[in-house]
Amino acid sequence: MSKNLSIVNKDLKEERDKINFNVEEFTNWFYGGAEKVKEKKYIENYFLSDKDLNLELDTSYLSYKDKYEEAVRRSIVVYKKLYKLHNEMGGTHEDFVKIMENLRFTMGAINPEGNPFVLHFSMFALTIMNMTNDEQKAEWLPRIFNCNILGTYAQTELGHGTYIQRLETTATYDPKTKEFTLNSPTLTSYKWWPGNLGHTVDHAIVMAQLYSQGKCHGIQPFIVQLRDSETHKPLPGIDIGDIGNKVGFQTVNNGFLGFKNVKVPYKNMLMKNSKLLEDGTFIKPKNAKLNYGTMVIIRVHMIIDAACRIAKATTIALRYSLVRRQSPINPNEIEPKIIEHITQQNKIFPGIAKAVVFKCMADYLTKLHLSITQEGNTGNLARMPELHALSCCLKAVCTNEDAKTVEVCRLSCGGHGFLRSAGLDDVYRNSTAAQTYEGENTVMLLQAARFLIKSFNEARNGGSLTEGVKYLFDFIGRNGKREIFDNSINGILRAIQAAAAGRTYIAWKHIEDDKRHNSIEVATNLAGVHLTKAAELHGYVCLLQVGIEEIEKIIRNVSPALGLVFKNILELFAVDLILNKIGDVIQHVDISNEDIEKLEKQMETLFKFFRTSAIGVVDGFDFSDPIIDSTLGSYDGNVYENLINAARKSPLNQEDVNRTFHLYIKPFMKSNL
Ligand SMILES: CCCCC/C=C\C/C=C\C/C=C\C=C\C(=O)SCCNC(=O)CCNC(=O)[C@H](O)C(C)(C)COP(=O)(O)OP(=O)(O)OC[C@H]1O[C@@H](n2cnc3c(N)ncnc32)[C@H](O)[C@@H]1OP(=O)(O)O
Ligand SMILES: Cc1cc2nc3c(=O)[nH]c(=O)nc-3n(C[C@H](O)[C@H](O)[C@H](O)COP(=O)(O)OP(=O)(O)OC[C@H]3O[C@@H](n4cnc5c(N)ncnc54)[C@H](O)[C@@H]3O)c2cc1C
Repeated sequence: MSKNLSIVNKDLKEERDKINFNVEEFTNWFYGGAEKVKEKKYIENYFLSDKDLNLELDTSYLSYKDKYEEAVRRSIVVYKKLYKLHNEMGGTHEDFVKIMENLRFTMGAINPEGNPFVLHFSMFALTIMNMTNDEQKAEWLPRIFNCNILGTYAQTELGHGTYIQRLETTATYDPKTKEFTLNSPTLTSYKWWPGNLGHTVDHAIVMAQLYSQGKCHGIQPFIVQLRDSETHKPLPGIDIGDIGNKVGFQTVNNGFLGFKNVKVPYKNMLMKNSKLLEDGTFIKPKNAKLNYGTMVIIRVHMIIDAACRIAKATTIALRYSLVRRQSPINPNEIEPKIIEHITQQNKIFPGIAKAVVFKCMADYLTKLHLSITQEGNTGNLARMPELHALSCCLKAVCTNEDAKTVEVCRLSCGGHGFLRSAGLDDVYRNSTAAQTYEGENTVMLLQAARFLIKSFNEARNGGSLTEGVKYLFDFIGRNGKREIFDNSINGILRAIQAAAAGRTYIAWKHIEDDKRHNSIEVATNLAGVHLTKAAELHGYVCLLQVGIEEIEKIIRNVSPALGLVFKNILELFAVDLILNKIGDVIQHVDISNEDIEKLEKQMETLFKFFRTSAIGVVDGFDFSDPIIDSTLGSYDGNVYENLINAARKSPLNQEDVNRTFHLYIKPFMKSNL
């Protein structure tokens, strides 16, 4: 994808002239190699250059219904091309994955308020791939990948989203007819929220309580046809629709769904994990939580999504800050680029560092997920709880940071950041949605804390711990003494580990004390605030630890100039982290006021060094102009021209006088009240 061909703003050009490392080398790292960057650019260009998409149309001005219809139309243009490209590339599964990975960015530019088909290729397809037996795969996968059927993942209900054990939808098996009957016995049992459900898809994975031989066997996944394949009319007994306007995701078509005696054939219960014999005998899976597998995969994917949203927001904020001039620092000088105000650097630079460290974490977690899944396929499920805890913890910490950072980027653009054309509102809406979907973040932190408390008990009893929580041994070994602070990267890591372990201890002690008067469950609830804080700190420990390990490897493999930039980024991440968590650190680490002042000074030094590299790093994220879609963040930095051009496109500016003048304003003005 070519950069914007207009003349680059001179302030921005001056910045780029000072970059002292190879930006392309950084881009190659971010996308996993030069070949991948080439593919990404090719795929972006292949889709975005298609005139049929009509990307000139600013869909933000359309009505709710028109937005949805345009999003469906555009998506179909893309999916038709996807299949054409897939065939041209050779038609393998790997080719499909390559295209889909790159569509992550492209789809955001095509449908900024969400993709009405996103669940089909993600949660629907993944569930069928991972939770079916061989016959079911043979039956459903070709139809899914040919898009002969379109599906979603329908789990959440009006009454229950978090506590899925209490979902109310029932699937009652009758061995005589070899059918399940699906029912929504109450209003609260209506499915509510599933993406693409309202009017787009005709099938869904439905999570329902299985009843057989008079007993409930817990929630199980069923594949259910919802709409007629010719007319798209809801099938008998299906009550379905769109849930209405939301904070964002306007074109995702989140829906509701109720069942009244809907018949589903025996073969439609997904049977890789739990099994139901034809006579109705239920066979338990090795671990009941295997049915939660799709959520785990998506939580892992969400780390890279968070990294990319931060990368996009910081690109916009930084480019704008390098061309916007405001408020002289010395009264008699010209107004500086706003980036010269150190508070502006403090708003943007740590965000850029987070995007890089989150990307390291996403790579690490993806590999871990693969290896634990492979173990699972051989029947070894021992590491499932560890993966569950880690994915919950990082999903929460990274999406919380993501939403915070994107909002800070918007604020860093002053008033113009509040314009839709600045491009930050959809990023923010997507970030904040991610704090809730795939598990509300407090609940995710509490799941991670459960693992921490178990590990803490294990450590106290001299048991063994998984690698990521071994720092709990150090805390116990110190026997109440505080960790002594030293101002190195590893010293900062040890300080955050001490804070996380200390907070885990406080939560553990809280539970132990309360257990004397309460049940363990009540005691755990009363310790909830400490537990979430412990889990959050644990998430930062993981990020810093993985950041250190991965960046050390990167530095060994890149040019010295880029190596220095990575070193700077890692230090920025670490120092920003410890300063933000200083309250927790002071509680558990022997750190003096002088140490803290030194850290604050170190931050200023890091900013000074990063000042010249920052533009190279955000350019290296390589968001082309159609993808960044921002008046403030375009490559050329011509923000004022972009702003006025965007304003002129407002529907209100297509005529000199709006009809409300003659209809209401003029009569009102003439009425003398
Ligand atoms: C391919 C790319 C795709 C990218 C997609 C991009 C964009 C997406 C766009 C739009 C959004 C789209 C979709 C959104 C979809 C959804 O939101 S789907 C609905 C998601 N819902 C949730 O996440 C619900 C959250 N709740 C839960 O997950 C569970 O209820 C919870 C884990 C909180 C508790 O489960 P429960 O059965 O009640 O367990 P207990 O509390 O009794 O016990 C906890 C023990 O269970 C272990 N455990 C739990 N889960 C797992 C697991 N997955 N694996 C392994 N183990 C698990 C846990 O460790 C505890 O063990 P101990 O008892 O401590 O030993
Ligand atoms: C944009 C978006 C897309 C979605 N897409 C889908 C989809 O495709 N398919 C699907 O099935 N679902 C989907 N969902 C639903 C989503 O997964 C749930 O909303 C989410 O899991 C939270 O559940 P809830 O709404 O029941 O929240 P609740 O659980 O009711 O949470 C409300 C409050 O209660 C607190 N709370 C709840 N339980 C506990 C606890 N144990 N301890 C402490 N505090 C607690 C929470 O922290 C929160 O503050 C989507 C949601 C959104 C917003």
